[in-house]
Amino acid sequence: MFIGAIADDLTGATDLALMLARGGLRVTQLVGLPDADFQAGDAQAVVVSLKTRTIAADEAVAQSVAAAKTLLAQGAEQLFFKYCSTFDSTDRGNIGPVIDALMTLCGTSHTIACPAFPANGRTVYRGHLFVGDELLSDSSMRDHPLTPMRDANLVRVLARQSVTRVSLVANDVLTRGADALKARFDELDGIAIVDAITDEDLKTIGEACRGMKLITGGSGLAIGLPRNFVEDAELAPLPETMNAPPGRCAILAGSCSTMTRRQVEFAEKAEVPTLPISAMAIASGEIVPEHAVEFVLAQGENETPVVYSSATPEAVRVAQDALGREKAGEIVETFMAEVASALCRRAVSRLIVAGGETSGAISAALGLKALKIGPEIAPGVPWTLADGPAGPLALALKSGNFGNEDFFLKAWEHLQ
Ligand SMILES: Nc1ncnc2c1ncn2[C@@H]1O[C@H](COP(=O)(O)OP(=O)(O)OP(=O)(O)O)[C@@H](O)[C@H]1O
Ligand SMILES: O=C(O)[C@@H](O)C(=O)CO
Repeated sequence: MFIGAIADDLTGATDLALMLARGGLRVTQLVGLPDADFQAGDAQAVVVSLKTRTIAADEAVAQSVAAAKTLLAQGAEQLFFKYCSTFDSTDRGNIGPVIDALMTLCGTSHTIACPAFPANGRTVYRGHLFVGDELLSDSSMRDHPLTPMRDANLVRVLARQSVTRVSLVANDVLTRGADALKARFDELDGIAIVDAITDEDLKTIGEACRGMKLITGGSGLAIGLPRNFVEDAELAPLPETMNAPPGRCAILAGSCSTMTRRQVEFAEKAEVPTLPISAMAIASGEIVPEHAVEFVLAQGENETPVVYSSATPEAVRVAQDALGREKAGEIVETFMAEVASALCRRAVSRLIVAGGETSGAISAALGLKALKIGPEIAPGVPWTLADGPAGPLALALKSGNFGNEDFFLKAWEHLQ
């Protein structure tokens, strides 16, 4: 195994697995911690999908270290800790504490942190993270329900979470090429936030990471890695379509991110059947999972109904003020998980889920163990195949802000 990766959420793991597969590596994506008897077999990269982004830091550390130990025991040459391209975290973690612990595990004095993903508009310049044309702190991420990001200076953000020294390797070093960058990495002490604006930058960084035991970042960081292990590896287009199990389609959106909200609106305008739910309606018992299941199953067999809790920051705030931030998130996740579980045990075999936490809750309820990466629907979002509770399941796990407006309409075109 060349690369052993640990991702802090499921959509992020799928995003990384897609990038590594596009780079020509044989990738296995696991859901949850590997079983004790896990064997990597002929996989060149293994991505362990955890749900550790917003749990208590010590638990996130424990799970990440356990995953890392298994990956190292299976021969991983390089460890990759994958977090969100918008650096989703709080001052308590969990990016800093997990990096600290993985550095200790690897016995290394330095690593890098680079969330850049230019294809999705995430760039890092002078240590500041941009989302499109906006600083992270001016973007819609400032109102994320669980990890509001109000500081774009990643050196400052990570320094608040980590006990390790955090510094910056800025763009000017990058422009001197991979050898100069590698020389800088070799003399690093602690964690370096690394600037990256283009895919070319990420390729240079990837090359400079050759031999580094631990690297951390977004999926963009994987663009340049396969060539360190397989000389002629190139970004390769994946097959355009996938054979999917016959059955009904459904979309469950638990993301409140701007793009998911636009995708829901777009689907509504296109007269796709939609069912809005809210944390307050779930909490009061006004709506129960069976209502949503019945709604989906009552639609025509060729429909792609959407059940969504996606809501404006104001509506989310009302729910959080009434229920508490964690509780509000948890009851929506549990609701979506129960709906998915019932649907996949009945007629649904093609499912799109929007939101990483939501995807994590759903995959746990479905008892998924592994995902096979299929065609790319949008940057960072592939179709995948899984063994569902009632047979094979085609699953697209979409990060909240990924995909175009028409994602919920067009994604199906990749299935046969
Ligand atoms: N209407 C709502 N009110 C309060 N909380 C909600 C509501 N809808 C969803 N949530 C919660 O908000 C969180 C959204 O996180 P999730 O990771 O699923 O989406 P995301 O952050 O947009 O996606 P990603 O992490 O892939 O970018 C979940 O915990 C979800 O349960
Ligand atoms: O990096 C990203 O933006 C995504 O893969 C993700 O982690 C969203 O949860």
